[in-house]
Amino acid sequence: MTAIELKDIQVRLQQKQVLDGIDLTIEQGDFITFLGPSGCGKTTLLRTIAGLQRADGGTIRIGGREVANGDTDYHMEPSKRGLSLVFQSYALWPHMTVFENVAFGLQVRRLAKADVKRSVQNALEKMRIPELSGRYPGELSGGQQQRVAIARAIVTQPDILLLDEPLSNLDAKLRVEMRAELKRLHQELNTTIIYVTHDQHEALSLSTRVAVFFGGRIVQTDKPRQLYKHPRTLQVADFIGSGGLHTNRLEGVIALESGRAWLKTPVAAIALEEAGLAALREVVLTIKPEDIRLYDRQGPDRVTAEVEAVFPSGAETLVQLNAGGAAMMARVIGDADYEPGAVLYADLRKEQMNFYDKRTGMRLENVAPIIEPTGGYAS
Ligand SMILES: Nc1ncnc2c1ncn2[C@@H]1O[C@H](COP(=O)(O)OP(=O)(O)OP(=O)(O)O)[C@@H](O)[C@H]1O
Repeated sequence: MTAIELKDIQVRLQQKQVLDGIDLTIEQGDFITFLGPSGCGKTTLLRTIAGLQRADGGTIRIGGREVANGDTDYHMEPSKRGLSLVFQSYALWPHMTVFENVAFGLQVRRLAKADVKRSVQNALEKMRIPELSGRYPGELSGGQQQRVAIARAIVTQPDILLLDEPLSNLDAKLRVEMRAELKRLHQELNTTIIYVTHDQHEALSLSTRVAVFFGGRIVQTDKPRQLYKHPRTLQVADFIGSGGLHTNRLEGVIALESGRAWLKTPVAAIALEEAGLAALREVVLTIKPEDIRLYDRQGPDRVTAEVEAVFPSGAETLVQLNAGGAAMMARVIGDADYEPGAVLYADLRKEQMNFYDKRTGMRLENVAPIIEPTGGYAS
């Protein structure tokens, strides 16, 4: 069932087009993340869905009901939309206890005292903080305050929970802990969650789907695995590849030889099977570090690479390589005690490669690369 439907959403703020034609369908029970660099419009879209920001164009439907129409200037007030919002700053009332803060969301409902108590208790238990009920926000850690803020949002049992960078004020350990809590909460409540972040790890590890934003538009909406493996544009590939998730990028030119289109990169020449490729000149190939296998011996489909540096990091080791003058990073599970200067043979898994038109940045579909060692591989 569809929870939220956005059609051609336009938002202008101080003459600046902040959202430009957002189309998105969110299914009931989805955990969808808005991911993108700072200033790309994620928070503005969240606020527009919540009703804190008016849309200048387009329509929003929640549970099939129209809640905003920028073309007719219809705007349902936030409290009637059936959703709860949690901000980056916890926005707790300092003079109220945890119990009172969480109960606050229920006040407009005029519930009996015993029902309020039961609901608050339930929300605190869901966030695993029933013992904090009588404390004031000033007596809590950042992580505990964020749990209270989320308890306050879920106490009304909203159909949709909106979370705007809820973990960004927490330290690294707490973030990982709260990530697990949010995942559990989503599974338990089966609520539709919209989550805003610029953290790739958070987006990939929490979401059922991720929408990637650039400059007020959504450029790709996909399951995390698909997004990670096959970014639609070079811009998305670069963004997903930053922040610790490295992507190797090799640039090459297309040459027609022996009746085939060859992509000539510093590392290798790769024959590409796709009609129309000959019309392209410059192509960018990307491959993830974990899709490069390292061997001590030469073999079919392997390129020669020299070890430049080795970065052990616990469960895995990153090996920086120089192959034909191009820098590449390979990820090895466990230890890899290579010495700088050692010569290795790298198997670049061709089925995991992505190819992009350098001019437009768009991914080339249905490319079937054929790696032929005689086709120009360094030896
Ligand atoms: N009230 C406002 N008036 C004018 N411009 C605004 C206003 N609020 C936001 N903007 C601009 O709109 C653009 C999108 O802002 P928004 O906060 O939605 O981005 P974001 O992707 O959530 O970024 P961040 O990750 O930094 O929060 C930015 O260029 C911002 O400067």
